[in-house]
Amino acid sequence: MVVAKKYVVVAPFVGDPKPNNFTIVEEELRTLEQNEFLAEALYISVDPYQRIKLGHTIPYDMIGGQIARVIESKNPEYPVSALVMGHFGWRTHTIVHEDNAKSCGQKPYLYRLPDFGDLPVSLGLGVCGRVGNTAYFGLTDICKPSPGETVVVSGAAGAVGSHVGQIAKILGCRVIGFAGTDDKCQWLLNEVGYDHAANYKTVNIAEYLKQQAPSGIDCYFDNVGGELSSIIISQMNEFGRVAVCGAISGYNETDPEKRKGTFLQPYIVGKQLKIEGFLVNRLTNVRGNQLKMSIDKNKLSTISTGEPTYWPTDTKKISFLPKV
Ligand SMILES: NC(=O)C1=CN([C@@H]2O[C@H](COP(=O)(O)OP(=O)(O)OC[C@H]3O[C@@H](n4cnc5c(N)ncnc54)[C@H](OP(=O)(O)O)[C@@H]3O)[C@@H](O)[C@H]2O)C=CC1
Ligand SMILES: CCCCCC(=O)/C=C/[C@H]1[C@H](O)CC(=O)[C@@H]1CCCCCCC(=O)O
Repeated sequence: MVVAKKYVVVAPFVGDPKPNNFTIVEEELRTLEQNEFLAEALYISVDPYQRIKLGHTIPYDMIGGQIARVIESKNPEYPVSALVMGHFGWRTHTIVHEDNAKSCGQKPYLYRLPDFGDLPVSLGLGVCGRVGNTAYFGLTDICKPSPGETVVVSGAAGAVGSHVGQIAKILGCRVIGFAGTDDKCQWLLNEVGYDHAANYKTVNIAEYLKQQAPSGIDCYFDNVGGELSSIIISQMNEFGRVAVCGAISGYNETDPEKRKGTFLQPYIVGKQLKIEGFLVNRLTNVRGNQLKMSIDKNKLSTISTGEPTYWPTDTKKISFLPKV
């Protein structure tokens, strides 16, 4: 009999998530029924949305995507040793039935990974998974940047932002990123390929943008929201485009006063800006063929020729997850 270990959320999050929000529980798994398979986690994704999507009554099983290997199967579509991406949560072993997998409420619920060749399968959670698709579809479908335009990215050194910057450079744009430490900014400049990068905690953001984007900003990929975004949006060019991807500056904020923002409508109207929020699943659903291509061919072939680059984080042990 297989005993799974899983994370259960046992205390509500206040501010940053902490190890004592979780406990690890062992669960004895039953035998497989027809059309089921048993998946063993190889990589588990730790993402900002997991913090805000959790509206359940405590205790509940922690949510999240994972790359897993099929270790036992009664479903010919998922034979032993197949690799899958599934939203099974933070747990080591999962009995999966295609229909039950949908109850996680997150799309795509479950799919088999293509052959990644020599590349690490963890990329199925990164550049060849939701992270890469969020960056790619958010930038190209909503910002629609043209060569020579100036693109600003907040949360630039994060998983999504570091890919947005690379894709914008591939598209011929000038790219400016904001990150929260000087080291991250150096990394953006020296390794990721950003043209300019600044520490939003120490720089005068408005002045910095006037210097580095003297002709104004055409596109803004917004990962963070809040005051940083308001300053960036107030310096956009006529017909500028903003892809609102996330609002991480507010996810851990419990004081509603601190979530109040600048009055931006005059800039939006005067400059005739387009500001559009998106969830990656909508864009990948609309462009389903491209999603498949990006997993099967485009992203992988692009990576194997050297760009975009990826920086996988492998924490090895499930006990590290809350610290990530
Ligand atoms: N719309 C969609 O479908 C999707 C949206 N997202 C969103 O994309 C965003 C980035 O996700 P992802 O790259 O995976 O996250 P990561 O965890 O990789 O990076 C997040 C970074 O955000 C920065 N950050 C945290 N707090 C603040 C703050 N107060 N102000 C400015 N920056 C802050 C931190 O970097 P630093 O040290 O630089 O501050 C942090 O490292 C999130 O908002 C997420 O919710 C992600 C996937 C899908
Ligand atoms: C302000 C919310 C921004 C959420 C951005 C984000 O990280 C989205 C992530 C999606 C991920 O691709 C798969 C999902 O299921 C996530 C959607 C989460 C939606 C949270 C909605 C919160 C709510 O119900 O209020």
